Amino acid sequence: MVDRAGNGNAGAGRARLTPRRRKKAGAGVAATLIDGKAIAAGMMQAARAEVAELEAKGWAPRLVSISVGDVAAAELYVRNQRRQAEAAGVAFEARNYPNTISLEQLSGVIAGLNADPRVNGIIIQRPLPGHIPVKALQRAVHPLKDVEGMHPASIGNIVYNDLALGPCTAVAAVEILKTLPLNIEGLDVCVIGHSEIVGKPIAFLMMGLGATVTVCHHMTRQVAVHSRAADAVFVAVGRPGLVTGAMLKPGAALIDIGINRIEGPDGTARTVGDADFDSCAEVAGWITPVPGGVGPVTVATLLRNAVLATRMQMDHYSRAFAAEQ
Ligand SMILES: Nc1nc(=O)c2c([nH]1)NC[C@@H]1CN(c3ccc(C(=O)N[C@@H](CCC(=O)O)C(=O)O)cc3)C=[N+]21
Repeated sequence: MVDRAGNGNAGAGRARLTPRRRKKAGAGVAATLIDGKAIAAGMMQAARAEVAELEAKGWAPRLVSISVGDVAAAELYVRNQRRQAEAAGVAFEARNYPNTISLEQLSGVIAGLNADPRVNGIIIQRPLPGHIPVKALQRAVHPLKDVEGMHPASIGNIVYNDLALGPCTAVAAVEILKTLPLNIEGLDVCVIGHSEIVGKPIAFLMMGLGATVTVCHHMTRQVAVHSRAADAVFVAVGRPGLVTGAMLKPGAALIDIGINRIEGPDGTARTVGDADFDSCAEVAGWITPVPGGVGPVTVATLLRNAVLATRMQMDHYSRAFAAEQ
């Protein structure tokens, strides 16, 4: 891994393009495939050690996921969360409420989880039904249990460069870039997509590491003017094939955060990113595949947040308890 300034060595997870992968990625491939699964495995190994330490102190981490209605988009994520939680030794409970649940009822459920010292992390899966606006719930989860990093306090802490529980996908994307042999201080970075939970937090996180950041969005007139000037490009829009090789500086790093389900020519559904992989792999220096890139690191970051939240709660209670002695 690299130090805070982003100097230095290649971390785990930089898989050289094997001949098979090179063949799959197409002729003339220049890019090194970033192995999100290997990076996630390294993070999970550290998380497992921390869980054992916390359990020995009577603080076994417990994560509760809440979804409402029948949410295909979240199902895959919840399945991978459960798998990684079990691998890390984090207790995982997935609750699914019917679409008929009201905002008040759901807020009551979350208040109960906030108050329960056995629950250390709470995730509210997106999307939620129309009658439950996400904004209404952003403050519902206690900041000490906000493993998604959605609470305004968690988002605000990023501006202060005081990162405790950061938004998982944004933190995961930046963690991946930090494994590359790039000096992040002064690096020209282009973020395509300015969502509150991904694009904007990435921009602040990269500024905190000393990068020069440009953020492009649907009103940007010529995205390629900015993306071709960048040493590293993050894309999180939700549009398959949005970024092509012609939009990249040769040798740049491309971190593809898109998760799009599309139907292949033979009618089978598959997950692709926002990059046109083949044309980008011919120009980029490094590229994250979808699946196998940001996704697994997002889940590992969520579990790392669950362990960190448990430690923060343990410290909070012991400070409060010690104060009463
Ligand atoms: N509050 C909230 N936060 C989220 O971050 C959030 C959410 N709700 N709702 C659903 C979406 C989707 N999402 C994924 C993250 C990782 C994988 C993942 O693990 N993907 C693997 C497997 C993909 C596959 O098997 O097709 C990969 O990319 O390699 C998938 C989907 C997070 N989401």
